[in-house]
Amino acid sequence: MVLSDFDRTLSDEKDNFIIKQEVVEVVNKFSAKFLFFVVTGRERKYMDILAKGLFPTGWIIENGGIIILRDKEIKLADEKWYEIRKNLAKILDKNGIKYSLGEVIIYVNSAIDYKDKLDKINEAKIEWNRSDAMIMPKSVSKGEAVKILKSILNFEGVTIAIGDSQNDISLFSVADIKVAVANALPEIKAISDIVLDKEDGIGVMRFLEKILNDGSYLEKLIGFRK
Ligand SMILES: O=C(O)COP(=O)(O)O
Ligand SMILES: [Mg+2]
Repeated sequence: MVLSDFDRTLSDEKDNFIIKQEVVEVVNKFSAKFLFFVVTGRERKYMDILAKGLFPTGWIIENGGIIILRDKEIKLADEKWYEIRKNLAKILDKNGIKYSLGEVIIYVNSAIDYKDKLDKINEAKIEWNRSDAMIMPKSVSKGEAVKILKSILNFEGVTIAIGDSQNDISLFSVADIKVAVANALPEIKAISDIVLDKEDGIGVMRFLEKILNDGSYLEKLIGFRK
């Protein structure tokens, strides 16, 4: 099973995060043979714009808030969370902090400017993605959603995670093989088993092609499992 982040992993900031068609083709080809999940902080509405034509096995969006499979969707938030979220939104308003509400989580772009205020929030978890932040239920993360996904699928095979930033650390924590794209943050490269030599989607595309075309490479990867 491959679990891949989206922004700055499958998609390139220089392309305004719209995934390259050549990357779409390889991911779709890979997904026809192996389990491939996109695991992103993004909301659903962005995926329709940024990932046109991409058909992975499934999605984990809103940083682990929602799991989307062909035959079911799971939202990992309860009424208590939405109460908390309402109060948090009032605090953000009072502090003049701009945010947007997802279906589960709160997004704060350029959150780094308000770090001191956000750090005071203790009814929720603040997950950073470079200078942006996501305010989420404490029990929600990319890694937690993957654990639920694996139990739904009864999956016990090798898990490969590919990412670039802080909000991928929990994803890496549930993977056997941790892969950083060439443009990943240094702290992500430092906890990776493999650092790709190409950036963003091209890096992931080459890695997936290697698995598809070279059985011995796949054997070597499977041997990676602790
Ligand atoms: O921060 C976001 O909204 C998207 O980020 P990700 O795909 O890198 O998780
Ligand atoms: Mg990313």
